[in-house]
Amino acid sequence: MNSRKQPEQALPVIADRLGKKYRRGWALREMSLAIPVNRIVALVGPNGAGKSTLMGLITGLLHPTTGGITVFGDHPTGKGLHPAVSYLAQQKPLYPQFTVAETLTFGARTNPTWDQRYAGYLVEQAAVPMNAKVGTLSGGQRTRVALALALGKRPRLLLLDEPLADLDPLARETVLRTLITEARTQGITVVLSSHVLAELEGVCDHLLLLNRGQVLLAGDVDRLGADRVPLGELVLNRMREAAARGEAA
Ligand SMILES: Nc1ncnc2c1ncn2[C@@H]1O[C@H](COP(=O)(O)OP(=O)(O)OP(=O)(O)O)[C@@H](O)[C@H]1O
Repeated sequence: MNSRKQPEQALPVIADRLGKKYRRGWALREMSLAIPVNRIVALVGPNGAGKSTLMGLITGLLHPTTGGITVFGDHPTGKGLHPAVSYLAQQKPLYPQFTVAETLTFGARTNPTWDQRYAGYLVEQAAVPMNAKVGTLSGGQRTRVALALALGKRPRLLLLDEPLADLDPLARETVLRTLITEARTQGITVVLSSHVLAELEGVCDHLLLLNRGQVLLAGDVDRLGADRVPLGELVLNRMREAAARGEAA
């Protein structure tokens, strides 16, 4: 990230005609969007729509081919995550040989904004033993530890790329409930990518629907009419319209 001083009101993410081309072709094309503060954003779209690519560009792990992107007013440089951003990928890259306590110590060492009490509280709330090795935990417990690591940084923007895919329905619900409570009480903007539209219902208040590397629908769900039509139906209707126009992935 560059060190330019930014105004406090800089939005979590602004993309301006953003494009990303891999060897096989364009993954994102001319994508312009703004993610407002304090929203829980559903990032949805069919396989290959560009969701992970967009996350990669926000984190700085990927570089734009065209256009630009800012995160809280800064251009991601690829030299590490913005200090106000946490990213939790589906694979949850935790060290299996570390205990949970050592994992949190690692979080403290690598994040200047680390809040040990808060991270410890989240682990305790999940009833995960501090002395257990991460490699011996269940999928759901690992997710809770990964979430504590992500939230312990006290981010203002939390990116979650299909974090619940390997959890059973009850664990999903519990993790989602924790996530919403923390996001709402701490004022964190969350971008949550998922293929399970039903689990986003009542959780997300902002929708970002991608298709073939472009934004098909974006906005607060109440303004998009999702207070009358379920979110899943809204998404599917828009996808069907795109398919009828020959634009589906
Ligand atoms: N490292 C890569 N090299 C080449 N092409 C890639 C790479 N990563 C993604 N792509 C391509 O870019 C497009 C967008 O992929 P991306 O993973 O961003 O989509 P997605 O919406 O996250 O998909 P999914 O829902 O299947 O996870 C796809 O056509 C994909 O094949």
